[in-house]
Parts: sequence; structure tokens; C-alpha cells
Amino acid sequence: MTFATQLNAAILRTGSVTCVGLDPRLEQLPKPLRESVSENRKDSVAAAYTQFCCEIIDAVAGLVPCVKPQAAFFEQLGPAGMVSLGEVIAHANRAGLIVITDGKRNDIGSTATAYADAYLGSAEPERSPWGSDALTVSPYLGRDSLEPFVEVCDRRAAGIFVLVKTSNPGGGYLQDLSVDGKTIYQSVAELVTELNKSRLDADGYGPVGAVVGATYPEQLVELRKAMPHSILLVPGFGAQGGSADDVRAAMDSNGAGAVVNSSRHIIFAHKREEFSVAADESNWQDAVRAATVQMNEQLKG
Ligand SMILES: O=C(O)c1cc(=O)[nH]c(=O)n1[C@@H]1O[C@H](COP(=O)(O)O)[C@@H](O)[C@H]1O
Repeated sequence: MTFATQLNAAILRTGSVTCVGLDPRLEQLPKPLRESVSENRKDSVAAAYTQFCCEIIDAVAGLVPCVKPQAAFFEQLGPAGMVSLGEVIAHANRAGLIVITDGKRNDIGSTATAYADAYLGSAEPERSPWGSDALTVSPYLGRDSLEPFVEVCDRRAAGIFVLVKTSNPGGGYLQDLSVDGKTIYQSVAELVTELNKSRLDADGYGPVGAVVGATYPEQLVELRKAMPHSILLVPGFGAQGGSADDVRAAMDSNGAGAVVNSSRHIIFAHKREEFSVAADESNWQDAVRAATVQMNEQLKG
């Protein structure tokens, strides 16, 4: 089964397009985890990140199709953080969740192949060392930097998400520039569609997905039409201001074809007043679950 087929099946099975972003931050961990950490020891922080993310995975398994570990927060801890990232991805694999590693990688073709070999593919016999099902990648180095990823996707039933229109306020500085009558993000969308063309599954989706921010709803409508064969990864919901109405256009008529990411609003839900937890925050996992159910409902509504 291809990556797109698997992800769409997981969306339909769970009845959810929510992607839970795993972006751990020491200062926001629930009290029981924070109190167990020796702050000046990176291995101690990394152990807390592993526990935090694995408990989130256990809390949301069955409620959502996928999780998205953000590599930056693990890399910040050096080698111990990378071990933690590996453990978190493996735990999500075992829990039956699709894993999109957020590394925003890319380079010249031969190095892109190394990134693809490293991250893409969670199934035997060609399982990658990191074992994620998909990876976020930058299009800045052009077509020959994306092709090696797509070739590995073909071999290992994996996927990539190309940055097309990002959620941050400054993204337009380059992405909205016009060249030959079209914007850079429109050109990237065309390239994404071309790369998918000979690789479509029975539902018309290919391995090359696209990142389009929830904070740009008009462009989301435009880009959904421009990339009919791409699963969209839509970040920016919740903490960055994106709402359910803003992302509605991302999904296809089956309610699939896109996942909407939320990180802080779900994983640090114990900090949100509407999800009251005990003073010692010992039941923080309940808040994670409640915030996930709430987001699922909002996106259905
Ligand atoms: O590729 C991404 O996931 C991504 C692309 C983008 O345009 N904007 C964006 O916020 N992200 C990531 O999505 C997550 C958003 O986190 P929250 O704002 O806490 O929900 C972070 O891990 C970001 O790195």
C-alpha cells in the first residue's frame, strides 16, 4: 500500500484529520515530568521528552491518524535528543500511528538521497533507520533535489511533504514573489503536481504531499485545486490562529486528502484553562485527550 493510500485509510478509520505535533519544550512540560529533570543534564531532559511524547502517543492512538515529531526540539539536546527522537518514532510506529518527521530537509541530489535513506520507510524489508513514514522537505534546491526523495518513496511506500506556502508571517518574502506571471509558491505547486503524475493510487493521490499553512486560507483554496494529487499537511491551526473554517477547503469530498497539525494547543493542553487538570498536573494526559477530541469535533463540524 502506498503512503497516500495508508494515510487516507487511517483518516477514514479514525474519522479524524488531526495530526498531533510532538514539539516538546522543557519549561512547558507537565509538573510530574518537569520535576524529575536535572535541567543542566541533556540526557535527563531527553529522557523526559521521550516519556512525554510516548505518553501523548498512548493518549491519542486511535483518535488520530498521525503524529509529527519536530526534529528541532530533539536536536537541541544533542546526541541524547536524537536517541529520544528515535525512541519516539519507534513508539508511534508500534502504536499504529503514521509518523511524519518534521525536519524540513534537503540538499543537492546525492545528499538528498542520504536524507531519504535515513528517514523514509517504516516497513520491512527496506526499513529506514529512523523509521518514519514521511518527511517534510524544502523545495529551494529545485527538481533534482526532490527526485531522489520521490524515488525512495516509490521503493518504500513512503511520502514527503514539500514546503509550498508556509504558515509564518514572513514566508511570503520569497514564496509570494512573482516570476514569469506566477508566484514562487504557484511554481512549486506545479512541480509537486508534476512529480506525482505517474505515481497515483486508486484515489488519485501520489507520494508528494504539500505543506500549506492554515494561516493563509485563500491560498489554501487555490493550492488545493492546483495540487489535486497531493495530501496536504496544514500547520498553523490553534496556537498560530488558524481555525476550522480556515482549513475546510483542504479536505476532499471523502473528508480525506489532508491532515491538519496542532502541536502546542494539544501537547500542552494542561496549560489551557478550559481543560482543567489537578493542581499537581498528574492527569495531564486527560487534557491532551480532551484537546484532541475537541479538535476532531471542530474539524468535523
Ligand atoms: O512543516 C511544518 O510542519 C510547518 C510548516 C509551516 O509552514 N508552519 C509550521 O508551523 N510548521 C510546523 O508545525 C508546528 C506548529 O506548531 P504549533 O504552532 O505549536 O501548532 C511546528 O512544529 C512548526 O515547525
